Amino acid sequence: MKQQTIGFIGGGNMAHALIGGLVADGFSAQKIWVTDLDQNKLAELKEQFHVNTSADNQSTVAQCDIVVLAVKPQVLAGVAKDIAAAVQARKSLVVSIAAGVRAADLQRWLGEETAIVRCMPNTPALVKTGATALYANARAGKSQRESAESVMRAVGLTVWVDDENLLDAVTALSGSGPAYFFLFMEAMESAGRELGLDDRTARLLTQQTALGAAKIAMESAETPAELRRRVTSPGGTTEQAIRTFEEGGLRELARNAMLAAERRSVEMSNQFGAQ
Ligand SMILES: NC(=O)C1=CN([C@@H]2O[C@H](COP(=O)(O)OP(=O)(O)OC[C@H]3O[C@@H](n4cnc5c(N)ncnc54)[C@H](O)[C@@H]3O)[C@@H](O)[C@H]2O)C=CC1
Ligand SMILES: O=C(O)[C@@H]1CCC=N1
Repeated sequence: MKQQTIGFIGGGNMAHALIGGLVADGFSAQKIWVTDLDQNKLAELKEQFHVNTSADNQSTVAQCDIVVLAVKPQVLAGVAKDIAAAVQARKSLVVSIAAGVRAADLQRWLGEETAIVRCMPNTPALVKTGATALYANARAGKSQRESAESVMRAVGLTVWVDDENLLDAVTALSGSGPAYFFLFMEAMESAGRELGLDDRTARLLTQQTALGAAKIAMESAETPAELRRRVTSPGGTTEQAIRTFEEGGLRELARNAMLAAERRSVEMSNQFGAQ
């Protein structure tokens, strides 16, 4: 990928994950700029990744080919309106990673001509195992789409969606998804401790089991249901655990959780887009 200059507006959790993944992939830290209101966050990013930092959003936009909007959806309208003139002058490609803020609203705040790629990444980008869905507005040309995709592909898997509404589903699945697995890991670790394992052992075995299950699921042609059956010996231990999960309504719970996340994404679009 030709290394363009990338400016992150907002240097929080997700920017940290993306920057870490880009740098680990060999992207030059010299070509990365980050702005934040919080000086401590900037100092951390500078120390860890040796990126350029600034407290000034407009001047960062002025020198970057790609501007990644990585602030919370609640403050995005204000941030976008503030950098609109700089984006128009630089003709920057704007990549928004904000959950639940539609491209049309961004376009209205930034200028109707703005090329926008809306993405939904996730935090495993930090370890180059991210999953990102992308959607481009009509103003984003082929090379701009490719630029946005290259950034995200440097930190993991990318998929395009033609229907922007599908980003709400993606947010509920892979955007928020790492937290679902972490919650499950927390619960497994805690039960392991209750069963007598020390903290370190419970954590290590949980982590390695999660990694192993994910790897085998990725590398095998079998469905998760088939892989699960291979662990479940008739009359054995797994059978008891799975029965307990099924009786407790785990599938319905997972479904309801994702529907709630998707609903919130739509609600956020209506709430934060109306500014
Ligand atoms: N955390 C995650 O797993 C994911 C987050 N996202 C999206 O990424 C965006 C950022 O989320 P997080 O990194 O988790 O939030 P965060 O709160 O960790 O980071 C946002 C950063 O923006 C800074 N900020 C606030 N106002 C600013 C301004 N006017 N100028 C410059 N910086 C400003 C804050 O100080 C903060 O450091 C959100 O829109 C979220 O929807 C998307 C996918 C996954
Ligand atoms: O919780 C959120 O709103 C963001 C979007 C996906 C992950 N974190």
